[in-house]
Amino acid sequence: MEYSVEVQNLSKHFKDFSLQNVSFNVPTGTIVGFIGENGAGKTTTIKSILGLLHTDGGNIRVFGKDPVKDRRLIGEDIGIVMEGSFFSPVLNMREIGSVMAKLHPRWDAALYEDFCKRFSLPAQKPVKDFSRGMRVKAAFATALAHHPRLLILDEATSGLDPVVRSEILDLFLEFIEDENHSILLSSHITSDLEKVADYIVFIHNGQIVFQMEKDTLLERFAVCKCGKGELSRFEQAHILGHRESRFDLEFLVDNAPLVRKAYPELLTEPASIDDIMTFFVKGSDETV
Ligand SMILES: Nc1ncnc2c1ncn2[C@@H]1O[C@H](COP(=O)(O)OP(=O)(O)OP(=O)(O)O)[C@@H](O)[C@H]1O
Repeated sequence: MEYSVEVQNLSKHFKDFSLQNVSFNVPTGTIVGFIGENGAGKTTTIKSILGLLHTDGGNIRVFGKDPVKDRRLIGEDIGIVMEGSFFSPVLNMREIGSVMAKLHPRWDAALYEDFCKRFSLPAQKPVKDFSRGMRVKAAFATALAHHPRLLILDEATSGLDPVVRSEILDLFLEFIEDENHSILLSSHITSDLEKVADYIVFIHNGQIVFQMEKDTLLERFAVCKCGKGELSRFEQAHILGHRESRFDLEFLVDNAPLVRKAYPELLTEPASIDDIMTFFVKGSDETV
């Protein structure tokens, strides 16, 4: 398997936070969803991949190259959309196009214009007067018009209405039709990841919990329901967390097929990515 991004044992220490031995990869031709609670370390990891941070250990390769030493070269192959606009807000789309044409050797003015038309972005209005959705679309038009092979998106779709999000998700699926393309996408909107991601990487408190194919993840994890006080009846090895609801108790298991076989009477539901994150992050109720 080829990888667009390889992260091995990345560490980065801030005063109150550390990334510890973060390892995962982005297989070429896939969309990798990067999830984790606020402050888990997603942006720090992404900035390290982009060569924007000094790291304290580990090895990062983007298309086999070192993102610090080969930043310019790699930059030509990456389209980046981070939360918040990176444009000078006084510029309009036409002016941004002129600036980008000078910066990127592979800038495709016709493609840029196509995206501006497709997203109904006015050519002459300064970006500062765009709505949030228009700014995100402008960021995507700019990120895609130099023919990147890899998109790195940090919370790019947050704050967008479902209609605009759906347009952006369609754009991801179009982009990934080329098997040489890949996307690394951090998002709190896990329902979007359930729609488009091939793999999920889960970071919690600066450490990777897992990298797993999304379909495997949704098959393996399940939320089970039992009466209060009944939890001890079940094999504890696969229980990753529990919480009390109003009338019963819910617990997350990491081997749903085995649990269903062992306890056919047990009520189980497929776990969403949100369920998996919440149980991991919150752990278990102390009271049970
Ligand atoms: N330059 C910095 N100096 C000190 N601490 C920092 C710096 N940048 C990030 N941190 C800390 O690192 C931790 C991880 O931050 P990071 O932005 O990577 O999280 P995140 O997973 O992207 O969070 P969110 O989902 O809220 O965007 C936080 O505790 C943050 O305060």
